[in-house]
Amino acid sequence: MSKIIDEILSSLSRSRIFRNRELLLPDYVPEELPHREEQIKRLVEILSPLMRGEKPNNIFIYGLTGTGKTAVTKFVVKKLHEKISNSFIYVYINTRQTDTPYRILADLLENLGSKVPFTGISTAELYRRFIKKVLELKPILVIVLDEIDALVKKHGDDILYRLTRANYEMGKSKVSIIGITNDIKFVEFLDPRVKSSLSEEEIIFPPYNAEELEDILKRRATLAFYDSVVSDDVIKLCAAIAARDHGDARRALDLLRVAGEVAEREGAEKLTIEHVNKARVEIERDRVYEVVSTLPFHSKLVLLAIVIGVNEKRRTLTTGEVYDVYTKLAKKIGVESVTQRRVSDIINELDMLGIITARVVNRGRYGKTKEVNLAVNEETVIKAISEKDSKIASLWDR
Ligand SMILES: Nc1ncnc2c1ncn2[C@@H]1O[C@H](COP(=O)(O)OP(=O)(O)OP(=O)(O)O)[C@@H](O)[C@H]1O
Repeated sequence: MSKIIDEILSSLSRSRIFRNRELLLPDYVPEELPHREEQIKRLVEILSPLMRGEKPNNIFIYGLTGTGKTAVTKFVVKKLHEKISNSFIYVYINTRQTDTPYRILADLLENLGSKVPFTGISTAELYRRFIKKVLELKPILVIVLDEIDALVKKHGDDILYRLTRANYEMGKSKVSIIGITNDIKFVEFLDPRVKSSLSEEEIIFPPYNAEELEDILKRRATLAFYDSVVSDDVIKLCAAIAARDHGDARRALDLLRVAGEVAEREGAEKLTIEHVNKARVEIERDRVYEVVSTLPFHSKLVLLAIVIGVNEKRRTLTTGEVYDVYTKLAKKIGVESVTQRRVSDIINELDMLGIITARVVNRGRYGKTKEVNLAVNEETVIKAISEKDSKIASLWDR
């Protein structure tokens, strides 16, 4: 009897949709990267001096989000290492996660086999140890610094300066750096010496178009889903949505994965267009929640003022009206308001995040103002604003 129960339970828990859902997760590096042949070729060519035990030029890789920069770099470096593991060591660091110069140097040292205490040593001392350790090494060290803009925005470019100078200090060419970013503007903030050193070689990753995304999705879907679960129409829709959203393969894969999850929850046997549309709403809701819940306190309060104001007046608000509601709310919970100028800046920031729309309108002799309105689902906003902050939550009594 218990065998029957086991069989029923196991058949219920077995997915009818996913053969292997993990293959659609963002961290998975696929064995095939269609439509990135040119970038793969360039990267291999630039890194080819490693075959002779020589240091390749530094490389700067940029392109919009989801264009395959990380996947291609990891893929190429790993494949080369499998072939010529004696001639180089590589360390991959995502500087959004490992986000201080101290942690980066500690990570490098640990990867080279040195133990580093969590604190207690100065960054300068760590750097000295790093140089010493690299000099002892036989092979070349290739350092991949992903999302390099995050580091520079937080801590400036001192650590990049040091790392790009390391070869001069050692009197030997032993360190190569591959920097990756999706923020082209950040390059302007780099010290010119760092910039020119880092971009000895540059590779640009263009966005994918809809057909390319379709191809990418098809190949990933064949591995991740059971046969005949995903139709061409579903793939086409996911690709078209992501292509409109600046050709982001991550977004396309997310849509397909979440659509699969929705289908599974509903007990369906196949993915439909409706599952994709539901996935889209779910992803957008999660994005809004994530963005709003991590806003600073006064930005949340301004956003709540917009929600309340629009609800009361049943129309868009001017910047002045937003400020009035905001100051009333601040007073109610006994916090000091920020200036009208700052509220104006916050309105612009919320607009850039896509949470509100703020359209400039000319009111003749009254000058210019903005028409402010909420651009996303109100319920999600309220939930995200109030869930972690009881002070703000008390202002929303419905
Ligand atoms: N040509 C491709 N074939 C298959 N999958 C791809 C391809 N390009 C990107 N992907 C997948 O899309 C997702 C995003 O790619 P990746 O992380 O490399 O983008 P990125 O350019 O580094 O983005 P970001 O700047 O946001 O870090 C990953 O899951 C990756 O495996």
